[in-house]
Amino acid sequence: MTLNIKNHPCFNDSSRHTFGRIHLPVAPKCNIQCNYCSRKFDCMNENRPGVTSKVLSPRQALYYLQQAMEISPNIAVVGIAGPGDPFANPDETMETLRLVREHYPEMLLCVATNGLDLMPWIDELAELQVSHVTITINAIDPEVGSEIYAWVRHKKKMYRDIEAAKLLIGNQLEALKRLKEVGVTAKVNSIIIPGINDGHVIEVARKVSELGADILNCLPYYQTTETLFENIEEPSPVVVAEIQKATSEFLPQMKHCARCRADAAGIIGEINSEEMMLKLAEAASLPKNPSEHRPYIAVSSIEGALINQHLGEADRFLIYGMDGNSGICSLVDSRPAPLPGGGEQRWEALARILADCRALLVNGAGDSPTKVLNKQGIEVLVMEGMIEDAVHCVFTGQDVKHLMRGSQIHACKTSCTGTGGGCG
Ligand SMILES: C[S@@+](CC[C@H](N)C(=O)[O-])C[C@H]1O[C@@H](n2cnc3c(N)ncnc32)[C@H](O)[C@@H]1O
Ligand code: SF4
Ligand code: SF4
Repeated sequence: MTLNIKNHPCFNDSSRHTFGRIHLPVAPKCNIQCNYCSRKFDCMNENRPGVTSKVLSPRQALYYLQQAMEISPNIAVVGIAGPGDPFANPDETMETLRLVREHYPEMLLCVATNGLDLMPWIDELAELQVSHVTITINAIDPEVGSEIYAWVRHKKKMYRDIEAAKLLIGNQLEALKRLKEVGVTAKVNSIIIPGINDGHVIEVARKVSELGADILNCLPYYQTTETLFENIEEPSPVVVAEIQKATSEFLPQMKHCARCRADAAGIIGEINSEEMMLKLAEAASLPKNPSEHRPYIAVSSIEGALINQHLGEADRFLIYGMDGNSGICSLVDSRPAPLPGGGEQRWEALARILADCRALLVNGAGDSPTKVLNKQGIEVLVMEGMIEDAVHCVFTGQDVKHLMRGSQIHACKTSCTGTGGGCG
């Protein structure tokens, strides 16, 4: 299959009014913290990178794409750009790319990453004919990088300061080189942050052009509240134009980037239509695999009002359903738990008992039952609070951060996605 890479609206100015793009928000966690980025969840009104109104599972994302293609048949590119980092969520990212490639052989595929954990996936990205990869490289000097990145988490270890920046920059440059060896179009995003790296972006351009980058996108930093850089003013258009002119000595420039949301859909620069946002919300409210019939949510509770019981202590589970018309959630059943003992078999038996449930809300759960239940398509969410609120939020695909147990609120400051998967 030959892909028509000229149809990519971000890479070809002449395509951007004709062809659309869609970002599938399947990657909530991040493996680094940039001092300018806030990944808020469920925010409909902000138009900036890192924001999404919902997070989808790969199969929900495919469902959403199918709906979106009916609304905007001109979508030529499927991208994954967060709200966190695609390769801090590699399973979700790769499964989504595989599903899209399988169902839409002619679709252009694109990912945007900080590059920290990109390298191990490059060969498979090339096999899947992912034609465009963007790496955000804001510095090539670790001194400058250490001003931009609060922390980097790699192979379960936390890094800070120069050490963190060194590791990140090293991985970014290696991955960029490899992308070019396997023939993937490589774009580099450099965020212009006044007083931090505005004098340094030219060095980034020089270095990445040596390594074969195809195009540079010098983006003005977007002033964002609740970030370390919230008091830094955005660069003026004159400064941005000067930097673009200077760096064009080394690389062609992308100048029309709209700093899109992680769930952007349609023509670049146009806000998402209400119809599209409704489809996104609908996809998020479906079971993780929308083709499965899972109309219920199970809850572990001592008295039936609060989520206050550990999974292993429950002798019965309360089963809730939602009325599709009124949106009212109610108790429909109570099912006995399998008897304690028996190791994994106990949890496999529970998965069979809850086979029509999309999620199980508990006050605590071990790794082993969580794994077994997840594998059988039942999401285990460790929460506290009123059952009715929680069940309604999960059924309607809303953010459940406020209900997650304290231990699950993340040091990385990411809004929890409700996947219960923990931080990158
Ligand atoms: C939200 S990120 C997701 C992809 C990936 N994590 C990354 O950083 O490349 C997409 C792009 O938005 C940029 N971005 C995030 N917050 C920004 C801000 N406040 N101003 C400008 N660009 C921002 C990132 O640097 C990145 O280039
Ligand atoms: S890597 Fe991307 S998602 Fe992660 S903090 Fe930086 S800009 Fe945000
Ligand atoms: S953020 Fe920039 S590169 Fe990404 S889809 Fe929007 S316009 Fe294209």
